[in-house]
Amino acid sequence: MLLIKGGLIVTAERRFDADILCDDAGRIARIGADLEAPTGCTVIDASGLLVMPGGIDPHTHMEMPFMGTTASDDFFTGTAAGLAGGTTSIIDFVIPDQGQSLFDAWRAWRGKAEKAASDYGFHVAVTHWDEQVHDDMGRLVREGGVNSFKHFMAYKNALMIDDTVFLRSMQRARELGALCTVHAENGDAIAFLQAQLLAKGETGPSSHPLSRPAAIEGEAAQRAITLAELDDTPLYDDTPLYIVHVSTEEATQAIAAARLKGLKVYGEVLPQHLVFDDSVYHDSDWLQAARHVMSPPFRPKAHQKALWGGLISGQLQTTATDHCCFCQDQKMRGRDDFTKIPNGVPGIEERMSVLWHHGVVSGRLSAEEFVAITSTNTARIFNLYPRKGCIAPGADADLVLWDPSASRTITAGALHQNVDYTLYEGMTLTGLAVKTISQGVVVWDEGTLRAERGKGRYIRRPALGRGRPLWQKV
Ligand SMILES: NC(=O)NCCC(=O)O
Ligand SMILES: [Zn+2]
Ligand SMILES: [Zn+2]
Repeated sequence: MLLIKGGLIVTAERRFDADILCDDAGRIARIGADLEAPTGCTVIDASGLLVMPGGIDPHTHMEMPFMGTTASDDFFTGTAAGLAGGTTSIIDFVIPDQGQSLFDAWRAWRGKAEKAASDYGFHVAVTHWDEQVHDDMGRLVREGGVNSFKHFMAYKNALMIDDTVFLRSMQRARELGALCTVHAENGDAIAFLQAQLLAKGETGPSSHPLSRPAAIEGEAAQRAITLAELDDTPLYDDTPLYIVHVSTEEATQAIAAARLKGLKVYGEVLPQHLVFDDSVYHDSDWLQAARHVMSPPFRPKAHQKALWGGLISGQLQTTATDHCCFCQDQKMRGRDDFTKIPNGVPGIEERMSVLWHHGVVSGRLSAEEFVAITSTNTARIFNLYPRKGCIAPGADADLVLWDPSASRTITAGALHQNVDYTLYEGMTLTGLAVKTISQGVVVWDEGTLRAERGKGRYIRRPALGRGRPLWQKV
């Protein structure tokens, strides 16, 4: 048992002084003033600290095979790094091989993730359409604890689907009470622009953002919303669409406009898009520029204002990292052709601090809003709440003890991610995880990581209740 005494509890709704008793099953047993420590119970003094729900990162790619290589953080190293940064759960992506059944791919990913140190779940990507996909989606929802499917409108000749496949998948997902998530960029337009840039000899990383302009994301986000709207009956429809890694003003506005019409469209923001702009691609050091190659790319600064506005207003609800690590030798695969630089950047360990510093310390967000966008909103959207994202008796004892005013300067050597750089090198951030508690156990303790291989559990996420009026939902 674990008793956390004297902290200030912060949830998405309120803050209050209370102690928290965690039981041996890894759940919160009691919350109250001056709780007595049962015999044999470990007591933690949290005075001066905030006690918040552990972060949930709904967008990671651990050991993902991609662009001819495999992301360098595996399910153990990546989730352990997350714990060091205050993140206690992830939702990763199952990406089936060409022609592979979704259910077989999910089983294979379950195997890879057995080494995870923190709890995890899966979105499953739909990358083609046939009867087997239709049936597997049903099986995954009914038997597999999957309630979200991923769609790529980009990565032509690899993961990209056309609108017909997207519509079929949306229709099926709605029958099943599952949520459609989407990477919204126009893959045809990107392939066209990439070919033109290469033909002109523009082979360096600075061509990456030129091949993926903001309008291409805006168009795809609006198209995804339009497709979702074709079959929309808002009263009965829990969750039509979740747009991952929104990086532009155009996509933010499309989401806000859809929400004003009553559509349940959600948007996710990555901290790196809030902090860095497209000047990163003009670094005279090729590797430094290549390290920032991810999709969607970093944008001209003006877009950051729109993303912050989206989070502040609630039009964008969640933050994730899209944690997808590639080391120097992997990035070098694109030395002579920017389209071959593996797309992806690290960030699971830094996310909470970056958002506290740039969101809360800067005065943009309250501590409660921080909890909402790092944990609670994700738990609600993906049907993990109130097990996760919540501080209440019965909830999982996944907590972070947060020092709101401690500062440190980020450097890759001090982080735990299995990658040779951090985007935030040299950035001084205020706000850090002093202790992280996962399943009622202290796994990150003032600089000491006690992550345990295989301790993470697969978290089943029930269907979202499509077909029942909202007021009948339990
Ligand atoms: N984001 C990125 O560049 N790599 C991971 C795959 C994806 O999410 O698009
Ligand atoms: Zn993506
Ligand atoms: Zn991703």
